Amino acid sequence: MIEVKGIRKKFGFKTVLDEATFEAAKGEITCLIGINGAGKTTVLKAIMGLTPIHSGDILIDGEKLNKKTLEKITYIPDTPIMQPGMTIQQFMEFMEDFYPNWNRERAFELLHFFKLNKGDKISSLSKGNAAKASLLMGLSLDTDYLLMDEPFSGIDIFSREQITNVFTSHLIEGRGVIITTHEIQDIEHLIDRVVLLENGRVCKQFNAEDMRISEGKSVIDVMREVYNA
Ligand SMILES: Nc1ncnc2c1ncn2[C@@H]1O[C@H](COP(=O)(O)OP(=O)(O)OP(=O)(O)O)[C@@H](O)[C@H]1O
Repeated sequence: MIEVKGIRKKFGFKTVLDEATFEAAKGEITCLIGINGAGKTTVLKAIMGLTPIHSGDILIDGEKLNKKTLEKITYIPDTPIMQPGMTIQQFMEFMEDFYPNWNRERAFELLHFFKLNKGDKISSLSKGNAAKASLLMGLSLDTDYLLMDEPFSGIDIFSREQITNVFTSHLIEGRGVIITTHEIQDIEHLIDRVVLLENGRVCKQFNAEDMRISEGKSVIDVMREVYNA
């Protein structure tokens, strides 16, 4: 379980996270939603210890962030970070050398799943294929939790479908996923928990299935209510 407890974060005088509190369980997909600048990426970076928080706590399986807890999490940022001069295969080998928890079998499975060509240079990849390659690198690490920032950003509908299919496959099963996206319609049917952020505050959180059953509302219906859109 990832527990985010009342975290506050300021950049200069601007408060970007204001007592944000939510939990993301293992085996569930938790979707962080909010308009541009709501604080979604900052939350993910705070969970990874990449940006210091001013107060509050972040616990991973009950423990405060430390080297061991960070090894349980993979962060896939919205802009792929891969060596442009390398081919996909060379970068996979680099990952294997660098990370003891690299799962080579899963990496090759993902290569086929995404129909990527391992001889292609990273710099030559289209935006969609670069996003898939980045996902491949992240998903091939054996970790309990995955943080994915905007995996669908700027990607065509077919690639989005392919990426969505990963969520229903054994490649993610059992892990805890926190995803941020503006493309809710693509993954609405897959989401377990929804956390709505507004100006750095969690303004509503709910279980997507319970919401559908008890109030007959989709995630988009709730978003319309909350954001008055
Ligand atoms: N390094 C930084 N220095 C100053 N302000 C920052 C920095 N990083 C983020 N911010 C500000 O913090 C706020 C939250 O940014 P964040 O990137 O977390 O939002 P977001 O919800 O992920 O937005 P988007 O949907 O556009 O990706 C924004 O107002 C942003 O301008």
